Amino acid sequence: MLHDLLSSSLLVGAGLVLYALSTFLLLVLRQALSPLRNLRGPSSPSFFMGNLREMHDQENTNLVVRWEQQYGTTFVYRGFMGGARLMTTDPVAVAHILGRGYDYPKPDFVRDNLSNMAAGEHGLLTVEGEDHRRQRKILGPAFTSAHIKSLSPIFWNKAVELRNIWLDIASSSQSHAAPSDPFHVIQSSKAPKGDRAFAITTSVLPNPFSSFMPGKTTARGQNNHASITRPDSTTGSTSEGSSARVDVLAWLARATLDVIGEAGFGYRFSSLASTVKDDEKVEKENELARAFGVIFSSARKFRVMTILQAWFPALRRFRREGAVEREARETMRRIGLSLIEKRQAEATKEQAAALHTRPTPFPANAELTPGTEHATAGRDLLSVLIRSNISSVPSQRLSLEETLCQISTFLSAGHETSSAALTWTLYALARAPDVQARLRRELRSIPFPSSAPPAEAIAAILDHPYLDAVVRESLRLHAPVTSTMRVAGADDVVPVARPFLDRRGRPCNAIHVRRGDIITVPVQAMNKSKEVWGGDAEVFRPERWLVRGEDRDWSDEEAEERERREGKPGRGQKRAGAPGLWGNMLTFLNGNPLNGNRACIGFRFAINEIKIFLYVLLHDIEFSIDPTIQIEKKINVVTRPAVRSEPHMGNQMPLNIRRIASGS
Ligand code: HEM
Repeated sequence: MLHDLLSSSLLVGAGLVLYALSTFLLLVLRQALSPLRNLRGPSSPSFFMGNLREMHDQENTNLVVRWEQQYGTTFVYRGFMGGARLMTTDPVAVAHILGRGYDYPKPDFVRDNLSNMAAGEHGLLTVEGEDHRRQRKILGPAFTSAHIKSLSPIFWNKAVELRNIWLDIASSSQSHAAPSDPFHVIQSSKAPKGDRAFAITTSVLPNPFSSFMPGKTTARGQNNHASITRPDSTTGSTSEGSSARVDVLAWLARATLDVIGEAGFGYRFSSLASTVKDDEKVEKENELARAFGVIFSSARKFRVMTILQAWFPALRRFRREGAVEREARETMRRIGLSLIEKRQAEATKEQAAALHTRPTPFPANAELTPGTEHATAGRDLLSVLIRSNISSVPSQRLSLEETLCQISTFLSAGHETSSAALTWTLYALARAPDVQARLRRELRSIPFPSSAPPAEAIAAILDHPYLDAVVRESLRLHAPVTSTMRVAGADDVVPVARPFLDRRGRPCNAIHVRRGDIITVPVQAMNKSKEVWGGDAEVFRPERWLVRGEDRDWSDEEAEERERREGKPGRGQKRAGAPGLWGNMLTFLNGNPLNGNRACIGFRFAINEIKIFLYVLLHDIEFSIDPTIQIEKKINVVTRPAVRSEPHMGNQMPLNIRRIASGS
């Protein structure tokens, strides 16, 4: 008996060693055969981690620009176990790769990571090929320009709610004691003691007051004693001009979560409300936020096992899931299923009743009614996708699992990206007071509606040229997604605009890739390319977007040749770059409907949300930043801010807010 047990354990052990060895050898062999081995690139500081640690801090060290200066626009860096990964800032090469989305899918380990991070295996972010094409078609109607406009009341209401909280904080003489964090994980009886639950949730939805908790020290070494910092130490109850320091990232994380919950699938997280009131209903509704927080944050934790699982897919079967995570997944599934069920019933009833009862597109002269549900009821993305699914031919429909995954996909793709984008925009405006003043002045020419903004006001906000320029410039300089990865699905020859040198100094006019080669597209580095955007590419200058075709210092022949190869330079650009989905930049990526449109499907949602929030917040609030505070960018899927001198505080963006009079 013991003998049998020993021999079967030995057999399993030997099998595992064999599996690890063969996978490793195959990896080494594949890398030895890849044409990428011929390219130049930085040396690898670590066999196991390659250049990945430096990559993590690339936003603060200008790493890609430095590499580009040293090795040209096309080079390799090292990933796990020395694997050569292609990095190119060549616009033609990038357009080739992104324009062939199904030939260059996301690498398996990226999809695995995203699906673990709550997006699920069958969501739009993670599926490939025909499944992706089918899903994108069904989801299309939910993301049309007209439909996204019809969600404006949700953006408006949330922006006003946040503005009121901030005005209250700025003008109140009261100390703002830190409220209890509504996203703490309730220690379930099933959860093992010491489970990582607590650390988890605050990274997804930090307590907006956490920077000001007792005992925590600010950048200037003050202890805040559970009150917000008052840089000008003004007291006086509602006096205009008093100011306070708030962690705008934490607040915006709550506001954008509320937005995506309501606009995405008709779910009220009420995470902003929960900071000011503490009733049972709010607590109950935060159940989904907490569950999402658990899954999202635990997947983002850096663990050696996660790296091994990336390379040895068989190890993914041994993924350990604690009781808290299991419970969180069950909660997400239960709530998701009930949301779908409700919408399916509504859609079926609607269909049976009559076609004219369907929600119409955003009516041009409609009043947006804040505080009421019927302005947006039935318009959430999930409702529209369910209607679209029902009216599709059965073979093209999304399954229940696929529909369920879209809910978590909206959450993971649309929440932190938007809050980071808004945070970076307020930061950019705080650092550029002249731009902020001009924007406020111009926006104030659109009368601030006292209650429901009419459609004309929303249109005036969304079409405002200077607001548009500010949003474009902020999204160019502070792309919430710094880079993305692809894998060559087959051997290919990638054309380039600029020849580069290989390791032996020979000029190359194309990049040869082998099936399985990994490619990094450095979104942020390309958005800041001096060649494309001019010598001041690093400067926040919204005015560049107000000038069309800045292509001045090129000879006509040169400009023509460029245009032929790379396309026309767009608004704000000196030269043509890799054409992006929006604003000639790669912030929302790019795609080709014929061969994999992997560009951000939610870009209109994000842009409208950002513009409406900026209009509302800037109207009465002035944002500034203590000039001694140094903000760094930390990449963890989404690029978020941290204060250099306060690494222990995690992600935060401390800005000073001040009520500003109408005439100022
Ligand atoms: C400023 C905010 C946002 C930014 C910067 C952003 C950026 C991106 C980027 C770069 C991708 C491509 C990822 C890749 O393939 O590697 C993407 C995809 C996606 N985004 Fe966004 N996003 C934002 C907001 C949103 C919002 C609000 C939603 C949903 C409401 C959303 C939903 C999605 C989805 C579903 C995909 C997958 C598309 C596909 O593969 O077909 N995003 N986003």
